[in-house]
Amino acid sequence: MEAACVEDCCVKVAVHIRPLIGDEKLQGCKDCVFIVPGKPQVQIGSHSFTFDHVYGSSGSPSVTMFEECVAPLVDGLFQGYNATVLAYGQTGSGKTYTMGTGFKDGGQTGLVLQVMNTLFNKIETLKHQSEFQLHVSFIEIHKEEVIDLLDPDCISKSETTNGHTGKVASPRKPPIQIRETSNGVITLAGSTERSVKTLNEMADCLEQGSLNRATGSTNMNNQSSRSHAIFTITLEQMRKLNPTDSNDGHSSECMTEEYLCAKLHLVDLAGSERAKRTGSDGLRFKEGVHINKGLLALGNVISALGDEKKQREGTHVPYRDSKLTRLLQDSLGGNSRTFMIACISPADINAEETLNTLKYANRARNIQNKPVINRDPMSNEMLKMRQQLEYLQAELRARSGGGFSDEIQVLKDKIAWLEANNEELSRQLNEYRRRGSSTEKYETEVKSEMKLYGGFDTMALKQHFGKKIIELEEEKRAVQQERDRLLAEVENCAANSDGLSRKLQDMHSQKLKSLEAQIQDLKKKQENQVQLLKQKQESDEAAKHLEDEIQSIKAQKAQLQQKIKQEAEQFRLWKASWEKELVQLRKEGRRNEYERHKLVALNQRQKMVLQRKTEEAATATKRLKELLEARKSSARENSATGKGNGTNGQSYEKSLQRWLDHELEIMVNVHEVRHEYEKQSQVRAALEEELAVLRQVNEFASKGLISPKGKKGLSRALSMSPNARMARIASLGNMLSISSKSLVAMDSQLSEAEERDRAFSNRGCWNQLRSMGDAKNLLQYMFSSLADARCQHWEKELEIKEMKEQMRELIGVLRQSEIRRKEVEKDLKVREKPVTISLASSASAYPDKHFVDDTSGPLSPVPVRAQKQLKYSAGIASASFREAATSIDQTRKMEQLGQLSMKKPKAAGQGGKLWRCKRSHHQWLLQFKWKWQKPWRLSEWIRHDNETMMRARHRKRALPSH
Ligand SMILES: Nc1ncnc2c1ncn2[C@@H]1O[C@H](COP(=O)(O)OP(=O)(O)OP(=O)(O)O)[C@@H](O)[C@H]1O
Repeated sequence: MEAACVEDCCVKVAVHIRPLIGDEKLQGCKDCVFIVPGKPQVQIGSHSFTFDHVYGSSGSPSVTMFEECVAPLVDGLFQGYNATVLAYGQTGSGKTYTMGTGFKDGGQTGLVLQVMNTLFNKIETLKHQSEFQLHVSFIEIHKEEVIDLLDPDCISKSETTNGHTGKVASPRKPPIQIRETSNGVITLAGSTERSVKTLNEMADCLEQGSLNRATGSTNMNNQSSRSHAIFTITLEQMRKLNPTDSNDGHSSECMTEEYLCAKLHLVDLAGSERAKRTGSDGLRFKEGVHINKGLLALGNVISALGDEKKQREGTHVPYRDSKLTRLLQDSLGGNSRTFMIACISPADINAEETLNTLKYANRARNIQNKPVINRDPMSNEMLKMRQQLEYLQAELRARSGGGFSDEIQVLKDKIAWLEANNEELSRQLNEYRRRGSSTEKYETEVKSEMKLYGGFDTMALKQHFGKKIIELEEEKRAVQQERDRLLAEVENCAANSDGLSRKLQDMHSQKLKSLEAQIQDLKKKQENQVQLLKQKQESDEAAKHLEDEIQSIKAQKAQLQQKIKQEAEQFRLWKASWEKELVQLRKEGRRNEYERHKLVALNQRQKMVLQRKTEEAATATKRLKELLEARKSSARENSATGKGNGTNGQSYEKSLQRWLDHELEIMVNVHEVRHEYEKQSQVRAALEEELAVLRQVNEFASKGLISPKGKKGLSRALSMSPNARMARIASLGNMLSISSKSLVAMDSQLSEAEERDRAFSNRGCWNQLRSMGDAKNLLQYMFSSLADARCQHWEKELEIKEMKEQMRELIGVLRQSEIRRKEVEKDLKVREKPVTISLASSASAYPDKHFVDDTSGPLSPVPVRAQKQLKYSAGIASASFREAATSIDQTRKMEQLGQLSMKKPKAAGQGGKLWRCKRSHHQWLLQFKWKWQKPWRLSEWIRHDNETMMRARHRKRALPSH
């Protein structure tokens, strides 16, 4: 079979987004893939991709996928074009469902079954003008082995320890081999090719093969296909031609039949994900390696085929030895029309893999295929020869006005004789084909196949046929010689008659050529000018843009700081009032109310913390995006400065330094975003875990069952009322959605940064250094930057050391004050009665506002406590609230005692001790604050502490002296 007609076309890609499925819904996953309305465009995070079609979700309905993508390929089969439909995507993304190669849930609506229906309908309508023969093969590539799914002897299933269904090849049959024929066609030698006549027979083959496929379970799909499956339909047709009708519009007076053969490969690839995600065990890991090797190869094929330069250099075929690669390559970059269906899951937990799939799929669109019509080589050769002769005849007629009619007549006779001969040969060949087995389609294959399976009695036929081919070749050569002779005559004739005019023509064309060269030269110069102007304009714009961005970042920063302040204040006020209420409620013994409040408080607090964290992450992500954008424009600017002005060395040096600073900043920022990402992932995991427990408890409760013991957080969930549980579930759902959005945004930005980094290091990051001098200057700059950074680091370490020492001192003070406090408490107990009476009178005489001064300042236990609460921990409120409430009670008690000492020192009778108590309480607060505040705020509260001490001294002085 040979290429008779070639056309260029790219691999087409359709994205299929399946809906969220059971497990994903249970885990509270959210959609992270969005479709631009009315366009085949997909958005994920900050990335956006355009494909040929997008199905599912809010794209086109999946039912139209067959009509739009696959039906044209089936039509092409009848014209002799090979075709491939590939399903690509991570495990569980719906490849098997879409193709229908699993022949289970999606089997009835899968693409393969629709292909079969269309094929048989079309054959029915064309059977009066063509004879058809159909064959199918179904193979699986699993762990470096090609398995024939249609050979019942070949497959015997064995169950491995982890529930994986394995297979062993029968020892009776030689293994299937992927071979390349002399004309570069990849074939599968030894695979069963089953002849089918009806739709049911073909569907049986699909079902039998599907049942034999290897499946195993992964974290993401409990019936995961762990292999590549290729279902191939071969369509052979013997087309009856009308005398003037041929596929290419050329007359074919002598040929009455045309033989065409085309193949349709329907490929269900194994999951494209990294082994880590699938949670594969040892065996699965090996599988993963294999699958990933295949897909890596596929990825490389895609990327290399997309790279024009590599194509030109001829280095675009990686892993040359890999059979699998060759097979995939043949499907992807070969001579077939190819449609790739990239299956993706919309769930946010799969965002990373989905992004990878979309990137691959996007690159696949650059692959250029050259589909060919697969026509009988002899028909093809005849057609070519006829075309040449017709052309020559027309040429001769035009040049000589019919002067060579005798010779033409002779030639015509010869052609007629040749064609008659050819027709006879074609007839013999077709007869031979009809009689021969279906495995003898390609001559080259039949030679190799015969060796493999022993001699056939068709050898004699072959020899006879070979002889005929040689005869035909000789005839062909004779016709070619005739053609060359005619061409020479045509040229001779033209040279004699047009000698003079040819000379003039030559002169004219030479002049024209030189003028054209001048014009080209001028055009080039003009283009250079325009280019320079454009570069200048671009760098001006980039600088202005950067300036604007800096201003807007500054404004945003100020706004953010303001917002954080406001929120902290709101939170402080709310917490103070809430704790007051809480204490009240507890006193009244309203436990339920207390629990409810506790829960509401927990929800609100966690949400606030999450929002703040998300805002921080968003700011870091935004900054990273801006830096990456800025990198692009500064790279342009640098190259413009580097090329444009060789004398302005200083500005070039400055721009190199800016570039270095910028790169360092990007690195730090990427680190920050990655850190935020890790934190956010932990938060998300904790939320998911709690949500799952609450849901489980709810489910069991609704069925009146007792929840199984042993899960973390179960007892807390059980102690909650149904309403409280529902409220908590809703709140967790809300928080999960916030967390997901933030994760997707960060993920997308990080992947962008990694990609750019890769591209950047591939181009060679130091390429912009023009000379050794530049390099030395930049090294000098780096050295001084590093020295600065180290000095700062040393200073910071010193500061930390000092602070640690201060902290140790404070701890000592606290211990002493604790001892003193205990002493005072002992004393107080002894005098409890008179003190209580005095307290009552003191409280009525001096209402709350007197001690608000001391408790509402930054040293107050309320905001101090809040610092600890801000640290996120998923789960139902713990003892911290009780602790906080107790500490408030205790603090107030002490404050009141303090006031008592100030206002009624005599009544207490222990002025000195009470004052000490007040002071030790103050130190306790100090320690409390120290424990929960960030260490770098130490100086701030030491200052505050001094002010408080001053105020206290003031008060002390104001006290009446007794
Ligand atoms: N369009 C869809 N509508 C509803 N459910 C779907 C759809 N696509 C896939 N599913 C479901 O998703 C699950 C995974 O699908 P499938 O087995 O086809 O994935 P896969 O990509 O072939 O996975 P693997 O690579 O692991 O074999 C199945 O339970 C399937 O029923």
